[in-house]
Amino acid sequence: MAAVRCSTAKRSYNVTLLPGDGIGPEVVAVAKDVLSLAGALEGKASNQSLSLSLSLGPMRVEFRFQEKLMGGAAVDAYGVPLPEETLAAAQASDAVLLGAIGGYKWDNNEKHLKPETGLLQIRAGLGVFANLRPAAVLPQLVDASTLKKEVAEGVDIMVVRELTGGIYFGQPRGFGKNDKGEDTGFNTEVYSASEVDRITRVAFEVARKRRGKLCSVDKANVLEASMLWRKQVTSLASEFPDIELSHMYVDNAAMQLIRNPKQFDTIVTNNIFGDILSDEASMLTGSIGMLPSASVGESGPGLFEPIHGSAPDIAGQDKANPLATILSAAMLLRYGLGEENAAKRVEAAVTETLNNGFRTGDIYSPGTTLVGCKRMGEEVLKTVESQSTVALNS
Ligand SMILES: NC(=O)c1ccc[n+]([C@@H]2O[C@H](COP(=O)([O-])OP(=O)(O)OC[C@H]3O[C@@H](n4cnc5c(N)ncnc54)[C@H](O)[C@@H]3O)[C@@H](O)[C@H]2O)c1
Ligand SMILES: CC(C)[C@H](C(=O)O)[C@@H](O)C(=O)O
Ligand SMILES: [Mg+2]
Repeated sequence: MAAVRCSTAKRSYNVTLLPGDGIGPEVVAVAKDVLSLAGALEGKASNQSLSLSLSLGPMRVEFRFQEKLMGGAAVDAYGVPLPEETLAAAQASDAVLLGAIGGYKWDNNEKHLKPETGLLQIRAGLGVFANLRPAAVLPQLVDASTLKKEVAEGVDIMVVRELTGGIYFGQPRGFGKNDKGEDTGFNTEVYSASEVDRITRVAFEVARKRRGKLCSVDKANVLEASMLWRKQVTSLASEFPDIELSHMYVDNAAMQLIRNPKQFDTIVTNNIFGDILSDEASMLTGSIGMLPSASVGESGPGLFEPIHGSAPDIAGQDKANPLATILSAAMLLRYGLGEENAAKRVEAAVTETLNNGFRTGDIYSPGTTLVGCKRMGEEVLKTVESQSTVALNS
């Protein structure tokens, strides 16, 4: 897959933290602590083998964190949603962990001063065209799903969303007047063949590591950009004969995700359909507060962020679910740094914390223990430590 690191020889990493706005700083603070502890415990585990330590150098995984402003916070401090300094720091780091951006305060800003514009700029600036959004229903959270147990149970979907093209970036766009002198607003959905090919290849490779099924979602019955999309995806299928490829129109896909989500394994789709379908898929899992994401490009650092937004309705109240950001940190370890063991440790700690019955409000069900963002973080930290014992003994 593009830009995914596999070596664990380098064990000291520069990670840029972009907390952003709203609940962003709350969830990033928690995920930072989890990353640090998981890294430190790697050192503990590997101290067991002196010869391995000598051959590979210090085994403790160390993070040098630098925090930068972006989004609304950067508009307020610097007058732009993505300061040059923030982009340069992100580009020079090994991986980037982002919280969320946006909020009521900046909703009526002009486009170039919107927090969301900063988000698009950093995705483009890092060239992270492939956005992986896994939506898996954990057994512990089946009851938190709004769907019937038999529909939600066992769902395990990976949405591969094209992230740096399509209608988000297409030209022309803007405001104008029509023949009647009325105000208009317009955007352009445009994809080149090579843009479709590179995201499709990533998706086929992802499907190959999963259950071997890829569904390409488009609107090829209406949109030219989707007609090209379907043609390119179809023509690449011969390179991946082991993968079962299907196509589905996006309106049907939105319906099928609720009707029978278990029919899906890997979904590949464009920027805007991926945005919408991944929020929809998140509700199968119980909450948008559970869904992490990894965005990677051909080279350079990856960008890791929960799929949710800045949740201004609960910001500053210690109510946010930090698990999506903690799981994004696990994806950072796996896809950004090649630190598979530490990634597994973090994921196992999240599962264990849920097994221990702790729930933030968005995933609460009777009989479980309601906690806030900070406490959930503390509980995950406790179980990260206990995972190290498992790792040492296994
Ligand atoms: N990647 C991003 O930074 C990102 C993503 C989506 C939206 N946004 C921005 O966020 C702002 C709010 O957008 P929105 O309200 O449409 O979407 P949102 O994802 O912020 O919130 C939608 C709903 O989900 C809840 N929610 C979201 N994350 C949660 C969490 N971790 N724990 C518990 N509940 C959670 C919120 O309280 C809210 O009720 C807007 O400015 C939007 O542009 C940013
Ligand atoms: C805030 C917005 C620009 C962003 C997107 O549309 O990509 C968000 O919804 C997301 O899913 O990350
Ligand atoms: Mg979205």
